Amino acid sequence: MTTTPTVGVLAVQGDVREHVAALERGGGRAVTVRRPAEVEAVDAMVLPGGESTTIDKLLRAFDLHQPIRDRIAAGMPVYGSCAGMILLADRLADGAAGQQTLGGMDVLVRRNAFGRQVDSFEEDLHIREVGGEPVRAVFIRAPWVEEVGESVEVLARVEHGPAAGRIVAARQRDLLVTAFHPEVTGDHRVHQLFVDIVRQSLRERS
Ligand SMILES: NC(=O)CC[C@H](N)C(=O)O
Repeated sequence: MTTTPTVGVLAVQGDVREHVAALERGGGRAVTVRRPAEVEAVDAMVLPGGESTTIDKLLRAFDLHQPIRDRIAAGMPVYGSCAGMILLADRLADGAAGQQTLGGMDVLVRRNAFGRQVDSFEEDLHIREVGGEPVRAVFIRAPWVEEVGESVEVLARVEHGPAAGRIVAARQRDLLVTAFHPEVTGDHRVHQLFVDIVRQSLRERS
C-alpha cells in the first residue's frame, strides 16, 4: 500500500499556495500550518520562500519556532526553498540584526548572496536525484550555501556566470534545501523528490 504523506506548508508569509499545488502534483497531501498543534499533525513540512527576517519574527510571534525546532530535531523531513533554506541553516552570513534561524542543517548560508545586479535570474540546473531534463531554476534575491558539513550532500551548483560553482541545492538526510523556487515553474519534480523522501522516512519509522 502506498501512503500519501501529509505535508504542512508553513503559512505565515511567502508563496504558500504555489507550494501546496506543487506538493499535490508531486504526490503529497498538502495542508497549511499556522499553529503549534498543526506542526504536530503533519508528517513533514515545507518552509516557503518569502522574507526570512519576517518569517523568523512571525515564527516566534505565533509560537511556532520551538515546536518546529523540536520536530526537526526528532527527524521530521523538511524542504526549505530560498528564505526556507535560510531558516534551515545552522549558520547564517549577512543575516539582519537579531535574525535567528530554526537550524537543523549543517551548512553556512549567505543571505542575498547573488548581489543587487543579479538579484533575480533563471538558469537550467542539473540536480542530483532529479531525473530527466534539467530543472528551470528561478532565483529571486536568493541565498547560496557557502559551506557544508560532512553529512550534507550537494545536489546542484550554479552552472554559468560569475557565481558558477556555488551550491544551490543540498540534502542532509531528510532535510532538503534549494536556493531557487521550483514551485513557480509548474515543474513539480523537486516536490516529488521531497514527497519521496517523506515516504521513505515514514516507512523507516513504521
Ligand atoms: N525569494 C526569497 O525567498 C528571498 C529570500 C530573501 N532575500 C530573504 O533574505 O529572506
